[in-house]
This record gives sequence, C-alpha cells and structure tokens, in this order.
Amino acid sequence: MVSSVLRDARRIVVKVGSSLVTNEGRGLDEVAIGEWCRQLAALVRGQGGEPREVIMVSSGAIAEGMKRLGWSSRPGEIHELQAAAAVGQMGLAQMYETKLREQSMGSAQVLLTHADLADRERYLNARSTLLTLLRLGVVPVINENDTVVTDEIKFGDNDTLGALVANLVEADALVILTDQKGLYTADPRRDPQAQFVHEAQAGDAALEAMAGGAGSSIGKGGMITKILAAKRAAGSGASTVIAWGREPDVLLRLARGESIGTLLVAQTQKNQARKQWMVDHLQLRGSVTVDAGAAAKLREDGKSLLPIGMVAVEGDFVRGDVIAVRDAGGTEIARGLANYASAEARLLCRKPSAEFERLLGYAAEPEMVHRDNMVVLGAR
Ligand SMILES: Nc1ncnc2c1ncn2[C@@H]1O[C@H](COP(=O)(O)OP(=O)(O)O)[C@@H](O)[C@H]1O
Ligand SMILES: N[C@@H](CCC(=O)OP(=O)(O)O)C(=O)O
Repeated sequence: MVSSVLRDARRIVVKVGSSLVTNEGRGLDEVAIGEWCRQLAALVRGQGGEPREVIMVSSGAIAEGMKRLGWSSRPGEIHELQAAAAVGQMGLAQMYETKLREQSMGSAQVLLTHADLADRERYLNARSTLLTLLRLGVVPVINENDTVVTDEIKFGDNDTLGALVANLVEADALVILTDQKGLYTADPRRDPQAQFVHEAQAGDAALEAMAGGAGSSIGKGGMITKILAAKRAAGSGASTVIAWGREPDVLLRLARGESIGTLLVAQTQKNQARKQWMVDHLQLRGSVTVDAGAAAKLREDGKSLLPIGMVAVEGDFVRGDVIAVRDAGGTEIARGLANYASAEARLLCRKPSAEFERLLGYAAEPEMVHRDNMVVLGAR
C-alpha cells in the first residue's frame, strides 16, 4: 500500500524511545542508532527523492545514565533520575554525533523544557535556532533538559516533546519509532488477540481506550502518550506514524510512500491549523500601524511585515507577543508574533534592516512579523 503522507512530507520529526535506544536498558544500541543516522542523512541529502529536513527527538539519557552508574533499578528520588539523565546524555550526544559524522552529517544537541515552549520569547528563539540548523543542513538531536525540571513541569515522556517540536517547527509529519509494529486494539504484550490498527484519524477518542501504559520498565509513556502526541501534532497539521524502530530502512521506506506501522492522519491542513493556533492564542499585547505599501504587501502578496513599512507602534509588548497590524485608517489587517519588543519596534519604524544593528546594538530577524507567524484577516 502507498501512503502519500510521509512521501510528501518535507519536514519530519522522528522520535525514538528509551527502550529502543538503549536496547531495553542494556546500553546504547550503536547499531540501531547508526542505522537511523544513516537513514536521516539519506533523507537530508534527498537520496532517491526530494531533500527532507529532519529533526531527531531521542530518549535514553536516564536509561543510559543508570547503566553507566551501575544502577539496576530505577531510583525513586527525582534528583537521582536527573543525575542519571545528565550522565547518560553525554553518551547519547556522543553516539549521535559519531554516527552522523560517519555519514558526513553535522549534528547539534538541543535540550528543551516545557517552560521553554510555553514562554513566547523562548518559543520564538527555539524555533529560530531549529530552523537555522535545518537551513544549515545539520540534524538537531533533541531531548528534554532533565537537569532543570522536576515532575510537575516535565514533559515527562518524549512522545509529548516530539509533538511539541512538530508544532514548533510546523513539521509535516511526526514519526514515532518504538518497540512495537504500531498501535494495536489492546496492548499486545498482554492481549494476544489484539488487532493491528493500520490507519485512523489523529485525535479519535476511541484510540485512547485502546492504548495502555509502557510495556517495559525502560519506556516511560507507553502507547497512550503516543496517541495523545499524534493528537497534539495534528493541531499544527502534522500526521503521525507509529512504527517499529528495528524495521529495516523504516524511515527511507516511509519516505518512499510505503505503508508501515500505524498512520494517524491529521484532519486539518497545515496552514489552516497554524491559523487556528494563532486565533486560539490571540491575546493582543499591542499593535503596529503600517503604510499603504506594507498593507498591500500583507493583504495581496502574503509577505512578511518589515519595519521599513511601519509608521507607529502602540502598546507595550515583548518579543513573541501577539500584536495586531493596522493600516493607516486603523483597520486591522493581520495578527502575528512580534519579533521585536515595542520599545525596539519604535526605533525600527521606517528603517531598513541594514540599520538594525546600529540602532539596537544587535540584529535579529529582518522582519517585524514573519509571514509564517502571521494570520492575515479575511484571507483564506
Ligand atoms: N494498544 C497498544 N498497542 C501497542 N502497544 C501498546 C498498546 N498499549 C500499550 N502498549 C505498550 O506500549 C509500549 C511502548 O511504549 P514505551 O514502552 O513507552 O516505548 P518507548 O520507549 O518507545 O516510548 C509497547 O511495548 C506496548 O507494550
Ligand atoms: N528525557 C528522558 C526521556 C523520557 C522517556 O522515558 O521517554 P520515552 O522512552 O520516549 O517514553 C531520557 O532521555 O531518559
């Protein structure tokens, strides 16, 4: 069977769980990590098709740290888990770096917390960094920053983190690699009658009833967190595939359009989903007024808003806040995330980007609001 979802996906987030990465806690599985890295490199290079942008979200730090520290059972104390994660992350990063370098691929370590993605400014910073890494052809390898978070504010499982990263970079697809072939109607470790689910709608409540917790002592979330991650990823238009991480050439075959694992299809289109996301987060913090030229560029050409077209700034906002864009008559044209705080924006009115560094002491993005972070009102 051929599925177009992964075949057409240009930006893909791949998540691998602890049990796979560490061979059920026996230690980092060098061969498996090498295999995924070989496939990631082939995808980035577009071997056999269009080049893809890929981000790896990898668990395994705690399991690897426990092994390095000689602990045979998972400690109950949160700080011991954090210490294990810090020890294990060294090995994890080193392994991905080595395996990607063997493929002549650059790699980058990114450790994120929930707070990083909940805070608008950090959200934009994380997004810009990841998009820059992708543009540079480097493969970001992401894990939760376990050192600085405790239970209540943790993602807790990397399935959720994978979905939030997919939302963050507006990925087309999320691939969750695990120790099962995909989703079954019940936990196959417990119910031999369980049937395989080939395809379903992401967010279908019936799926949540099928999914149980983790089957091994190594994995954290189990299938339920994968189902919820698919629902979350669908919020920004990304479909999810749950597949067995040891399936030969799993990523390459998915990218060729082969149906492997369970496909959970997002119901909303990416652009539509992005707009919905903006509408849901519309707590306006201020606005900018633009000249007729900029208004036309936004309305008719779907362009970003550049400071050179701005004539005034109203309100008090920080980078990452949602602001309105108004024309000279006061009519709202668009809403979006501000790249510059109001005080900086006032200095940048009517100025070309070449002057930003002189005016601010630094230069970030050339746009005041990037079109990817903007909803033009009235536009479909
Ligand atoms: N309906 C289901 N279908 C498939 N697996 C399920 C289901 N319900 C529970 N599971 C369990 O979820 C496990 C995968 O989750 P987990 O151990 O957290 O892996 P990972 O480390 O890859 O995140 C499987 O090994 C399986 O025992
Ligand atoms: N940040 C943790 C991952 C948490 C976790 O167990 O995730 P997973 O195995 O994907 O369910 C680690 O690297 O050990």
